[in-house]
Amino acid sequence: MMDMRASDGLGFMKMHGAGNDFVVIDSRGRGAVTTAALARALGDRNRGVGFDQLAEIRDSAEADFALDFWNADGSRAGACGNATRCVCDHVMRGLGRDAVTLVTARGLLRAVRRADGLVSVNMGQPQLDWREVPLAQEVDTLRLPLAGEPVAVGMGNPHCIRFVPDAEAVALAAEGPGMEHDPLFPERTNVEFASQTGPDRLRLRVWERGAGITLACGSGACATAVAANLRGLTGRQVVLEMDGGVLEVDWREDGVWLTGPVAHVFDGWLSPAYLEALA
Ligand SMILES: N[C@H](CCC[C@H](N)C(=O)O)C(=O)O
Repeated sequence: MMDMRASDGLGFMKMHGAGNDFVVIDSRGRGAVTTAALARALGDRNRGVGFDQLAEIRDSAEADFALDFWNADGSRAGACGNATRCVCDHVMRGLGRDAVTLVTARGLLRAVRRADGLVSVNMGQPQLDWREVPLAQEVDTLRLPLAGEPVAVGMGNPHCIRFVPDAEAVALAAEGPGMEHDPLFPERTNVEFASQTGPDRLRLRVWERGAGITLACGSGACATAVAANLRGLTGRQVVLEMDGGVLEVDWREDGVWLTGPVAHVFDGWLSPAYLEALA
């Protein structure tokens, strides 16, 4: 860990967006501290804190802040829509503003607080070329040569979306791991099962790369809305009913906007003894 003495302990915030939960470490004003080993240790719901993703806030010269993401298994994620919305809410409160910019692996993103209190982030344009998802070989990303002919969409991270008659009936824990590790996805993939419940409404259940079953997934909601639109199932504004709440997606000219609730649950402090044992 850079620029940090374990003897000082380490503060963190616990947040969630529609039940997709996060540990957030604010490293503005000092060097980044997160390593794969720290993320894996803290991600353990019995021996650590527990989260779907860990997000670390850093200083940025180009935007209000920079944001990096780790999964509970210690792997990196290039995008995390719900953690982005939660952290933007926190930073907006600190700055006394209703809009912020941030830099992630995806580039420069913009977020706003809506009049109804929900937080929206522009997740950028979807990546529809097989090389960008990324896929291992040239195939039609709208009909992958896999069971159920799923759609592949990149949102700064890979997604594989399968439309099914009833997402409730899918055995996620049995189906998810095989798709996450399918050789068509050289960097593994997040897995979405979606079914239509209304004209622009989908029921969505998610198996996340590096985290397993989660109650919601923002980038997954974006990828699924894009896939549904491209398949002719919905318009460009879609409501997604996830296990932990409702997310809205609006695919506009300037990118895919994700909107939903945010919650800052508590602040905690990692003890020096815990950090020293990890070192
Ligand atoms: N929960 C996140 C997505 C995490 C994606 C991560 N599991 C990956 O490896 O790409 C979201 O709200 O977008």
